[in-house]
Amino acid sequence: MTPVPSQEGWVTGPHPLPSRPGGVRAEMGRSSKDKRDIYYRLAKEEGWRARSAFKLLQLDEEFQLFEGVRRAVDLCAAPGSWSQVLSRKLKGGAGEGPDSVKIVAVDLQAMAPLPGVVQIQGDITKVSTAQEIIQHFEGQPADLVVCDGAPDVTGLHDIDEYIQAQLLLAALNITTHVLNKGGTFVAKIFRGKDVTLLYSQLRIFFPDVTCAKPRSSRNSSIEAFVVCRGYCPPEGYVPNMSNPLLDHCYDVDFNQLEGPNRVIVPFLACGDLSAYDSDRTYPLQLAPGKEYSYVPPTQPPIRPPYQEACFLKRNNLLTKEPGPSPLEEAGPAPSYGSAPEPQGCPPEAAVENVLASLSVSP
Ligand SMILES: C[S@@+](CC[C@H](N)C(=O)[O-])C[C@H]1O[C@@H](n2cnc3c(N)ncnc32)[C@H](O)[C@@H]1O
Repeated sequence: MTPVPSQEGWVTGPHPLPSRPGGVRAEMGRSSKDKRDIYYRLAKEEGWRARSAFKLLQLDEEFQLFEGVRRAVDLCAAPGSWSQVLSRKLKGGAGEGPDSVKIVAVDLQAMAPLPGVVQIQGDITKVSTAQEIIQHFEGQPADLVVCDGAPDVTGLHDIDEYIQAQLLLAALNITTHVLNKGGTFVAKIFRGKDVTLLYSQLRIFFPDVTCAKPRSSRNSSIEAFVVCRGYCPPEGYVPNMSNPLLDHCYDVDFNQLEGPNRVIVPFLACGDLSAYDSDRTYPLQLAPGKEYSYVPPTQPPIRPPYQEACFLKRNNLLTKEPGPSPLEEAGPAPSYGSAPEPQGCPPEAAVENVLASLSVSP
């Protein structure tokens, strides 16, 4: 059974459902999400920044990912729950563990600081990001690279699967720059119709590839995780970022391919079967006579990608109606920077001005 970290320390056994202090008015909308998503609720109660922490914990339970790891990289890390897992597992949580253990987290977005985790705000498709990671490891390669990266899903499945596959290949590419021979790479994958093509590309670099579905990952989602062990690049392979997304033209012996190459890899449903089922609704556990007390998220996003949309919506700029620029009515956007004077702008230009001003740090 996985030891489950709590804010106070480590506890073992099944995930506890802590009793809550009473007296706080139940907030219906919020508590209904807590009821529907047990891992979301547990994440807040145990101090994780996101429910995905449980996915990495359950993968580790199955594959002992952290054994002997001194240098770990968390790609696409924000808001940071996987980095929290790495920090707690490798460094004991307070960032005070052995100095020899180093963790680097990378994301496009800013992330609140975490003890014992060096943060890079950067793009995993850039060679400069790979160089920065290696710099933090003082020239040494990493033992473990994890990537829970995901693009913003559009709801159009083919597009979402394609973009996710490209992000996985970008993660694989940067991993080939920073991972030690024999090291492990774990990454989110969408099990779409072309997934076998991805497996074949992973098998070029790793002899041991398994697709795993942790219990905390909803069955209703096509998300799973590839666990790739024993990093062993083909002879003569020189990492480079000129094609950060790699291309589909090599087989497992690094020969140029004519047609598509597909392999089947083992699939493993992992996580203790007694663990909570992420597709089920669990009742809120309330002490007799007590009302549910809502726990706020552990770490709200610093600069969420939807910030711009919220601003536009608040100022009625999302719909373009004929007549005067809605920006004129909304006024300038002082809290986001100084938008250029919008007078006389057509709505499109006004929106562009606002967006331009939004790219300036507040
Ligand atoms: C699902 S979230 C990761 C959650 C994280 N593992 C956690 O446990 O808190 C996906 C992240 O991927 C990041 N991302 C997407 N494309 C990226 C890229 N090219 N470079 C760096 N980060 C990227 C997004 O900014 C987003 O924060």
